[in-house]
Amino acid sequence: QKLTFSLKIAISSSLSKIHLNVSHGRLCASSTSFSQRNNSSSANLKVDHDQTTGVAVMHMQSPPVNSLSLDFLTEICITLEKLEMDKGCRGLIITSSQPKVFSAGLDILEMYGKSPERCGEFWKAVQEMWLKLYGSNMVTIAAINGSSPAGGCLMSITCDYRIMADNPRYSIGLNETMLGIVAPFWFKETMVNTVGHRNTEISLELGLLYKPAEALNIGLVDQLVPEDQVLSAATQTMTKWLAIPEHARQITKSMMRKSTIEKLRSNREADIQNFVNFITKESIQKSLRMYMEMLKQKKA
Ligand SMILES: CC/C=C\C/C=C\C/C=C\CCC/C=C/C(=O)SCCNC(=O)CCNC(=O)[C@H](O)C(C)(C)COP(=O)(O)OP(=O)(O)OC[C@H]1O[C@@H](n2cnc3c(N)ncnc32)[C@H](O)[C@@H]1OP(=O)(O)O
Repeated sequence: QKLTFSLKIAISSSLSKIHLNVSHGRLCASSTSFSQRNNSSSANLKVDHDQTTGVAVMHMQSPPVNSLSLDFLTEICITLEKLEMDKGCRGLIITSSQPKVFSAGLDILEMYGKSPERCGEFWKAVQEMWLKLYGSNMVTIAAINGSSPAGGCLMSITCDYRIMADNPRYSIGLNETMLGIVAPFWFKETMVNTVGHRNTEISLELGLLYKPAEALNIGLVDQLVPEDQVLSAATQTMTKWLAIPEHARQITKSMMRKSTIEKLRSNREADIQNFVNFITKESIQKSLRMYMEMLKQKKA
């Protein structure tokens, strides 16, 4: 049965004991237990939930590069909602199972050659993921074990803390302008809230991707560790954060992020319309096509 994205999200709250599998815009449910086991997986996500520590690790495993398609975003949103509602889950670590890449950002193919309706549905899912992560009551840590451009960087900076693999082959940043597109205001504000106004201005105008040491230098990531220690460092940091009185931490987080969240929440439809009008322009479609060709050439 085909379900719209918003309906999927609306019903997800009542699916806490249902195994979810989202494929090509379809939500399939089978009655295996989610909450009784420590581990769960859907098509492109594996969640290890340690009930004793209250920490879940969400492994993104959407080949080849964890690009955020509508289906993948929907899976992420449903998982986030389930974890958020689970009182036994107080902390979330997000990491990648794909080699060399945390996430390649939004799936460019979702923005190229698609109908305005489909683009709108896609953008609503991007908004939903950001709202869920940026507004989460859980402690959220990005364990960045590979490159993390654009939407991958956005995902990282919505978390409370970022630990990146100290590997100069990896990079992170909001490089949208390099694709001929523009980071919307809530991407920009999340970045300002992380690295300040001046760093954001330079970073966004030039579409910069930072090597780990540079990212640490401007505060885009909080810690660098050897590649094989990213997850263990995230787990150690999580222990420290979870020792803080929870209510006080949550209220403080909400106070810091509220105005940015409210700005999007109260303007969602206009923001979707803005995206659709922008992305479907012929000139923007041409830029995306050229960027995709450049990616292919780089490979050849
Ligand atoms: C007035 C206007 C005001 C406001 C604006 C209004 C609205 C806003 C409008 C738009 C906002 C849009 C915001 C967009 C955000 C984004 O996230 S866009 C995506 C940006 N991502 C990138 O630039 C990353 C591109 N990818 C890479 O750099 C590399 O792939 C990698 C470093 C991630 C990994 O490198 P490798 O390991 O070497 O892998 P390959 O490059 O060989 O890639 C493998 C395979 O995957 C395909 N691919 C890579 N990235 C993407 C992607 N993001 N989407 C879809 N597909 C991707 C790549 O082409 C390869 O495909 P094949 O060749 O194997 O078919």
